[in-house]
Amino acid sequence: MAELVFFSGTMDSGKSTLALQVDHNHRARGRRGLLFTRDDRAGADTISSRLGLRRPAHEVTSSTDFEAEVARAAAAGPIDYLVCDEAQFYGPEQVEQLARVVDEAGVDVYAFGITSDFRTRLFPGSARLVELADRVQVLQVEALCWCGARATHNARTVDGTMVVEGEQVVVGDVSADAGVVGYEVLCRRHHMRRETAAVAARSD
Ligand SMILES: Nc1ncnc2c1ncn2[C@@H]1O[C@H](COP(=O)(O)OP(=O)(O)O)[C@@H](O)[C@H]1O
Ligand SMILES: Cc1cn([C@H]2C[C@H](O)[C@@H](COP(=O)(O)O)O2)c(=O)[nH]c1=O
Repeated sequence: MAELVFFSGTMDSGKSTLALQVDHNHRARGRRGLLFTRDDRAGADTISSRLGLRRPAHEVTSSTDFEAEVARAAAAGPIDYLVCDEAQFYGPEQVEQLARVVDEAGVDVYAFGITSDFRTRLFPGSARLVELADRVQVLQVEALCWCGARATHNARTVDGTMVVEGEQVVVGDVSADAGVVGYEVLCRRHHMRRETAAVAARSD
C-alpha cells in the first residue's frame, strides 16, 4: 500500500539530506519519482542539503496541482513516488492533493518539513500533513540547542535579536553569516525565555 509519510524536524536536522537519500535509494532500485520543493535557500527548482548534495526539483507555487503533475508525468510511464521538500510551505489543499495521489494513484509520498514557525505556531501545510499522514517520522539526527539539549524549536533573529512577531515565511539560514534575518534552533526552555546563544554568551 502506498503511504504518505511526513518526515519532520527543526531546521538543520537533516531533512533535505534525507530527502535526497530517499530519492537516491528508490531510483537505485529502478523506481521512478518526482522531486518537488518550494523556496529552497539555494534558489528555485533545487533541493539542497547543507552536506553539499543538491538535485533539480519542480518548484511548487500556489497554483501547483500535485494530482495534475502526477497525471502529466505518468503519461511517459508510471510514477512510483514523490519526494516533497520544504513541505511546510505547501498549502493545506496541496497536502490534500498529495493524500489523494497516495490513495487514488498508489504513489508513495515522502514529505519533509519543519512543523512550527519561529513563533512556535504550526505552518498550515505541516498541520495538514500531521492530520493526514500515515506516519509522522521525527528525524533521528538531533539538532542541538546551545545548552546541549535537543533542539525542538526554531527561533528567528533580526540583526541578532530574537523576534516573535513578523511574516510567517522568510527564507533564511541558521549560519552565523545568514544576513539580517537568521534562524537558530533552541530547546523549548530557551525558546520561551528568548535566550539565544548570543544572549547566553552575554550573560556569562
Ligand atoms: N560540515 C558538516 N559536516 C558534517 N555534517 C554536517 C556539516 N554541515 C552540516 N552537517 C549536517 O547536516 C545537517 C543539516 O542537513 P540539511 O539536510 O541541510 O538540514 P535541513 O534540511 O533539516 O535543514 C546538520 O544537522 C548536520 O548534521
Ligand atoms: C522557522 C521558520 C523558517 N522559515 C524558513 C527558513 C528556511 O528557508 C526554511 C526552513 O529550511 P530548512 O531546510 O528546514 O533549514 O523555512 C520560515 O520561513 N519561517 C519560519 O518561521
